[in-house]
Amino acid sequence: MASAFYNRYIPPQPKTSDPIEPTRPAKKRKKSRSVPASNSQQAKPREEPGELAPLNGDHDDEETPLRSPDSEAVRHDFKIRNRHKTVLDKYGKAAKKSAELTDERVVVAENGEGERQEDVMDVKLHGLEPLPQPAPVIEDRKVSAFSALPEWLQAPVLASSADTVPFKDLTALHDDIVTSLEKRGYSGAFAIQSAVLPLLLPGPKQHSGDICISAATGSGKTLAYILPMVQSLRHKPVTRLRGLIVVPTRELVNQVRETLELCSASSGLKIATAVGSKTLKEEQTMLVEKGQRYDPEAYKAEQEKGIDEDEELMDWNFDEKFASKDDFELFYNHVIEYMSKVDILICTPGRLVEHIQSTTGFTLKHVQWLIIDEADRLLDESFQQWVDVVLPGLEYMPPRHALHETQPDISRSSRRREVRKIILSATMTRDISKLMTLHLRRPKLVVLEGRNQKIADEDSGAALGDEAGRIEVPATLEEYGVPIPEQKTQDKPLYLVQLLDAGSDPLIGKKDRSQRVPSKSSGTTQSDISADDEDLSQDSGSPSESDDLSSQPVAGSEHSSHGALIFTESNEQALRLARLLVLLRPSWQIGTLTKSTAGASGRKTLAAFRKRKLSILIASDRASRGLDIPDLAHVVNYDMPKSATSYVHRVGRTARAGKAGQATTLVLHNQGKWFWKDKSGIAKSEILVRGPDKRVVRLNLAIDVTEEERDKYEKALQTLGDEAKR
Ligand SMILES: Nc1ncnc2c1ncn2[C@@H]1O[C@H](COP(=O)(O)OP(=O)(O)OP(=O)(O)O)[C@@H](O)[C@H]1O
Repeated sequence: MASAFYNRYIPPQPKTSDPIEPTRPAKKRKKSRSVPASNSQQAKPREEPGELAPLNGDHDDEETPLRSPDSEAVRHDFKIRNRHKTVLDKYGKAAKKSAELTDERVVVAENGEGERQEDVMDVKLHGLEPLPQPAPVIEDRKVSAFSALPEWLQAPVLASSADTVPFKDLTALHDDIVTSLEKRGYSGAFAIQSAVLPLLLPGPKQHSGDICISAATGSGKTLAYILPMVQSLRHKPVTRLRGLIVVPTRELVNQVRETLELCSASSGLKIATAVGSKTLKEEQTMLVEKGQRYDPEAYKAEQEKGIDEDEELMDWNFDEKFASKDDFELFYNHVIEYMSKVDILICTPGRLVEHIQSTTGFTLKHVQWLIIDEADRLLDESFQQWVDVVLPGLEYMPPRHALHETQPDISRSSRRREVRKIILSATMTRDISKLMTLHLRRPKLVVLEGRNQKIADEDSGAALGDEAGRIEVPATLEEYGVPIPEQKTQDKPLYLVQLLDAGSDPLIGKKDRSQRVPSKSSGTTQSDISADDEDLSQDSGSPSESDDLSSQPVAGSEHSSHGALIFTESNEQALRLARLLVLLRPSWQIGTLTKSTAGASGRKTLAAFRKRKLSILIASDRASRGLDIPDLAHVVNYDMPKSATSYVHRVGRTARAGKAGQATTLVLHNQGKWFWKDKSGIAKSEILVRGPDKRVVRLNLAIDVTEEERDKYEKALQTLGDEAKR
């Protein structure tokens, strides 16, 4: 296409003084060659290739006068020039006609109809009219990075952090639900709940499409979907799988179940979980039961069909089919019918796929609510395939009703199934290609405009909707970074021990420091240098100000908050660190939460930590999303999180629901630049939004261990090494 376009002859563009004037030839053609209007076409001599053009040349190129053809060379030269001239003449005429047609009305007014006719007849275009040109590209137009997004993502519904509604004012919520919430001490809906509930509950503001929710960690997203789902599914006469909640980890499945049970008391709803902690068979019997239905027609059809041997051999559930025939007596004129034993299933995506593929009778065809929590994680490339298995199950169409049979003009869309999808995360993806995989229907995005967000936007003058893609750090969170000098890298565990030895005190923050009692043992200081003033070459830990600590333990502090959740980069690292801490501080109550402890023991560990029987929980990133540990005092990033997003999820385990919390990150020398300075890092992040009075505070720890301590440390490392070899 392009080469064809460029191979065409593009006539030279005559200059015009005014750029908005239509193109005109440089000079007007002489009238000497004018012929009567009636026969102008015939009178004009035809020019064939190679034919000599007339020599009386009425050319208008005055700068190149023509010579008479007195020699062969001159004749040839003349011929060539003359041919060019003819072409140019034609172009001139075409351009003139173009100009005159544009000014047609003016010409008519000035010269009368006759003259206009003559000019029109005289002009033969020969395809030399100016080619259409592409529209000029306007450069330097500032386009918002989000302008390529669909309208619903560009202009989200903003939930203001100040707007909260008492639950009892949400009249669409059943009294039983409100009572359960009040018993739990929840009187008013949080901001995100106040914004989302009217969109999902019956009422004038109800939105008849899908909802994506982006709100900070600990802002109460769970109730925002559980309450409307329970309200809509309560007291259904027949049990069917109508609600499906998908979350990334087992721990989250159990946590969501607890909240769901709280809200569904006396609703008659049956709730189940599928996470792989039980065998598939156990879960299958828990989810589906086999029954029979009186259906003579279907029975007859079954009998006529008989058993297709090939089909049976190809059937994955071959054994089960035969087994079921053995222990199940089917009555005459009855057919087998599988029935769901649960109304709402909470599951991980992997286990859900297993049930779809191998549990006879497990079906999604009655599902009305699909919840995807931690959606950005679940739509990750590594996780995503489950969507391709689940969505087709949701697109099942109910069989045509008799009405449709008799009135075939009732369209397919009028009986379309409406599954409401709710997609949530504290770090919601704006990746439209990922969201598209969910086949969202009339989606709306609700964004919690946090306290930090509002202030940041006012400062920067950001346009509405530009906040999309930025992530709010909880407003009540205090953040710290502890630099570890290069020569002290080996002592990283000792930094952690020192932090924990000091209890919650060093992490409390400036306002409480004045109240602390000086103690001789501590070498902890909190630098007053903000991240902005940071000099990275000086992370040697020399204290700028001496500040002592009381030596209260992490657990059982005078504050209502409790415990430290420590994140490592891997399961192995978590287990090793836990072992090392036990060797160094045998009296500490330490638990681990990793992939290998994800089952019943993980559940017990988490429960013990919540009940304050453990003061330290060491975990891999599997604990970073969604886990709600009420009143958790500290999060410690022993190993650096991989991204700002991962940081937000980890530190978001504390400072939840408007409560105070602290997060401390150990920063190795080679991580300092990213952590303190990089725009994709933490302290100076362009993505993370903090209030104006908030910054990551540099906390210098001077590791000053006695000979005895050092010895103990070396021995503990040795033991760890020996144990690893076994
Ligand atoms: N209306 C409310 N009143 C009082 N407490 C509430 C209310 N709603 C939620 N909470 C409490 O707030 C805490 C955080 O709620 P939730 O776990 O739903 O947060 P989240 O937004 O899902 O966080 P994350 O993004 O980390 O998963 C929980 O302890 C929950 O019990």
